[in-house]
Amino acid sequence: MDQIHIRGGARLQGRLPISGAKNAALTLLPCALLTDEPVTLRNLPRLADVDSFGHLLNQLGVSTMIEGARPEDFGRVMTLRAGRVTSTEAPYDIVRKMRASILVLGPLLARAGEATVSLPGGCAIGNRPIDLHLKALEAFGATIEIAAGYVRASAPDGGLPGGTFSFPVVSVGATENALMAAVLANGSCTLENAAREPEIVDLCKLLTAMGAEIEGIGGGTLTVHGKKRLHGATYSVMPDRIEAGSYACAAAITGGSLDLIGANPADMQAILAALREAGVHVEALRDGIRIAADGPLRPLTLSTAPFPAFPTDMQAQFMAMLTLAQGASVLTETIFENRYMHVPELARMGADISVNGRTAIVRGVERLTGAPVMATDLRASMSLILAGLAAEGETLVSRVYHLDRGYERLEEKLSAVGADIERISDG
Ligand SMILES: CC(=O)N[C@H]1[C@@H](OP(=O)(O)OP(=O)(O)OC[C@H]2O[C@@H](n3ccc(=O)[nH]c3=O)[C@H](O)[C@@H]2O)O[C@H](CO)[C@@H](O)[C@@H]1O
Ligand SMILES: C=C(OP(=O)(O)O)C(=O)O
Repeated sequence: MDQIHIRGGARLQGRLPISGAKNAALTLLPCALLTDEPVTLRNLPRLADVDSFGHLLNQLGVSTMIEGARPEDFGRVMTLRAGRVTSTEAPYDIVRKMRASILVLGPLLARAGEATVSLPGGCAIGNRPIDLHLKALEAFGATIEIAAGYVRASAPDGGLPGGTFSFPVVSVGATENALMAAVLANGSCTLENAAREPEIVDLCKLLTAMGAEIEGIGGGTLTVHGKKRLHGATYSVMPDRIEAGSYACAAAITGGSLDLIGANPADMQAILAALREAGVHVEALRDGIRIAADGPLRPLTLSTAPFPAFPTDMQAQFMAMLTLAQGASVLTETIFENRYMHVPELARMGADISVNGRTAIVRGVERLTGAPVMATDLRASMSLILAGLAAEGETLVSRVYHLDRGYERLEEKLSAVGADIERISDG
């Protein structure tokens, strides 16, 4: 398995391109199932998860074609076409590797009238049930059965009648699945307390470009007036706000200055506010965001919550940054019960962190020291990369396949702005 080797201490400086958003890509790709016409996605990040999603769609009968991508370019253009859906089953082998596979449930149900998807089970960051996905689809008129580790959803002949569902807890994935099921319903579907993440807005924009009728985009109540059919569209994936936030932390923790090219400040207000509060200079540029740090970092009190609040997907990276702040920070994780797996690894690099339930106290230390470390999930891995960039000496991060799920050519982007970082491939 590949490893990443970092020699810490370099101040990062320069322009760093931000890729298309993983979490938007993973909900835009299954939209191809909703029409027999081609859907072209631009600015699609080159990530393991995007490749896996492409393979899953291929198994369902969707053709995928990648156009004119030069190896040196970030991002690519993919045209997907589901002339005919040839299978309605997402098997365990794929779903267990990539939880977002569950996002074929809504569009398969809408287009083919049925879907069978393996239950994803838990993962390193928590339990992650899918009960709300199923309840929302039931509220729109689907029948749900669970047997032998699979969920089978079916629609009455002629399609889903429609209905209203009010989420007791905000769920990004369940909002996405419900939206993709609703666009081909017979009647109208309303979602209350829907997720408002920018990736949901991106999904609504693609669906609208395909002919869907959605009211309330960007708000907590979404009403979809179902259409008989959708058509093809060409759409550009939004910039990755979590990748941009991660590199902002890289600038901050190394006392450097990075221009994050393509990042959209409007999607990142809670992240940027937290950086400013930590004493980091944040400036909107014509083509991105400048992040510059020259003084000491100030400690923060942060709590994760659904958008527009501070995202759980940035908690681990901020924690790494705050290990070097002047004072004690208090971080509270309210979304996933087990999202502190990076704490013991950061501690091995000299961080002073204590966790009590959902709250972590991070007492700033003078310095971190490099060490061999290993992570269990995507953002935890990034927190170790950040710590390694600032640490004295050498850090070796293993289980790089987690990073490859969500950071497009991380070592290339970081070495281009001055980091001493390389991937050690095992063949
Ligand atoms: C591919 C993708 O976009 N992943 C993101 C998505 O994950 P994902 O869509 O899985 O996360 P959710 O927003 O659904 O989860 C939020 C909370 O709701 C709970 N819940 C969710 C669904 C359900 O049926 N029942 C239930 O109880 C979850 O356990 C969690 O506590 O949003 C998360 C929260 O912003 C991010 O961390 C992930 O990066
Ligand atoms: C948790 C994440 O992704 P996923 O939902 O795909 O596991 C993430 O992007 O941080």
